[in-house]
Amino acid sequence: MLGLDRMMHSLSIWVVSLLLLLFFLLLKTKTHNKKLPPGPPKLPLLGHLHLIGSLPHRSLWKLSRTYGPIMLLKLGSIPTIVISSAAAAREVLQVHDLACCSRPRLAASARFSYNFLDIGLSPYSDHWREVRKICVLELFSARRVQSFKSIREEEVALLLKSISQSSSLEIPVDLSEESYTFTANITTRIAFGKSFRGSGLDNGNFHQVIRRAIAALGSLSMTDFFPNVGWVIDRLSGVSGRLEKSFAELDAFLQQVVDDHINFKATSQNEENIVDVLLEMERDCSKPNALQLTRDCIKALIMDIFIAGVNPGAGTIIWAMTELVRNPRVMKKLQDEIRTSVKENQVKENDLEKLQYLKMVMKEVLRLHAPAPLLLPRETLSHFKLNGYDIDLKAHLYVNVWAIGRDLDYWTNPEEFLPERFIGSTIDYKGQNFEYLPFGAGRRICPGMNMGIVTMELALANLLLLFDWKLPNGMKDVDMEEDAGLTVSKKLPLKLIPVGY
Ligand code: HEM
Repeated sequence: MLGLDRMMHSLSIWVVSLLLLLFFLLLKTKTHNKKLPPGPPKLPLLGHLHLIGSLPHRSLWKLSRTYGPIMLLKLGSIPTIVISSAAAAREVLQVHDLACCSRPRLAASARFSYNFLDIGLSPYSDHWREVRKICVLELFSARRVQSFKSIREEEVALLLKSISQSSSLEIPVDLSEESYTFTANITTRIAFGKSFRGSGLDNGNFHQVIRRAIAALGSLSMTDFFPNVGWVIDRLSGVSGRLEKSFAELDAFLQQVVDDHINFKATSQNEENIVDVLLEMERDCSKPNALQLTRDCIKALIMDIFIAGVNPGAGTIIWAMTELVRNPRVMKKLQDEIRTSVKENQVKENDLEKLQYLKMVMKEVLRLHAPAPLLLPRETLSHFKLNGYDIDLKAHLYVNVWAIGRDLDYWTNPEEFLPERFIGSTIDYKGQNFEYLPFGAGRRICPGMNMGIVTMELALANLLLLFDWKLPNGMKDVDMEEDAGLTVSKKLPLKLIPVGY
């Protein structure tokens, strides 16, 4: 009896071992049968990290010319897919939108989003869907964008006044600073009902706080590439320290904004604003089906509005003026359009519809200088097939819209600044033309697109209505160097002399 028991026992051990062996063999065959996208040879441990330069969109573009529009890199231990063609972008942003619409849990994103309570940096979740819905309704809807019209027009008047002073003295204007102040003013008035100019926030600090935050969010963190050990390197190299410092200063600023609203200090200008709306929702959270908004969530949402709202708009106005001053023919043609269509001394929002060449200029600027050249990083939510390649769950994904905007299959002489290429073209910003994606596409498309476009068009039209622009004495050209971060902007300030028209 004992002998039979022993025999049965060893038989079951054999059967289990055999099954386990079969399972592992099957798994191995499955992994082996995977067809992965091509990529360059990699180094042990580092993978392809050493191939990413200080301007990643440019390094990745160069690599894609050898390895193709769907490329697999290993950044440290993280499989990373890079998309560099319109056709492949359509696949990931439209056909497989749901599988590609999450964000990776990066170290800097976690900190600045108060542990993923915001819209832009948070992974796909019920919370993300809810807060995006609220912001679309309260801030980004066509009705809301229209309701902020008077704020934008008032800020344009202030911008023109400031430039007129330099114009009468014939001294250069720092257009980078002016554009930044202009978009920051509009954003702060919309977000918390208080102008940034003259509010005590404009002591040079606010600009720097946002700049440092963008740099911290865009910096390469080893924690993200080597999840188990990278944090040690980040501590030793000072990356963690800079991140913490930058977050602490932004947090102190946001806390001040919220406190002022609670104490009714910030409503003096009597403007409806998003902070009041969010605080009201926080108070109402006992109502059935109400979203539980915490104080951290409110700060995370305002942080998004600043980081996503101020920089891309200001950066695009600066690139637009840079391209125009380097292309006097386009500048003159645009000025002629504006000056013959607008008879007042300020372009109003209702005038913009008439300015068709302005719209082409704006599109061309965003084709060549998309503020987020790789969109925001994405992470896959499931395995899927892309042009026959296996794309794994939890791969990081970048869409190089900067490279796509230069694809010779779609764009003739892509490096040339030629707004006329949009004559008779139906290409627009809305994420349906995959050769042109400055605002992204799919579920994660930029919700601030309408607000961004009207703000930039209004600023540009007004800068060109009242002034001619020339380079400061002794300067022959404007430099085009880029500064990398979460968004890419012009590295050196743009200084031009306004000459009254
Ligand atoms: C020139 C102007 C702007 C450009 C070019 C731009 C571009 C972008 C891009 C490329 C993305 C990432 C899309 C993706 O991952 O597919 C994005 C996301 C976002 N943008 Fe904008 N943006 C602009 C202005 C604004 C403004 C004015 C606001 C708000 C005030 C804003 C708020 C956001 C938010 C909240 C997200 C995150 C969306 C999400 O992850 O669900 N943007 N933007």
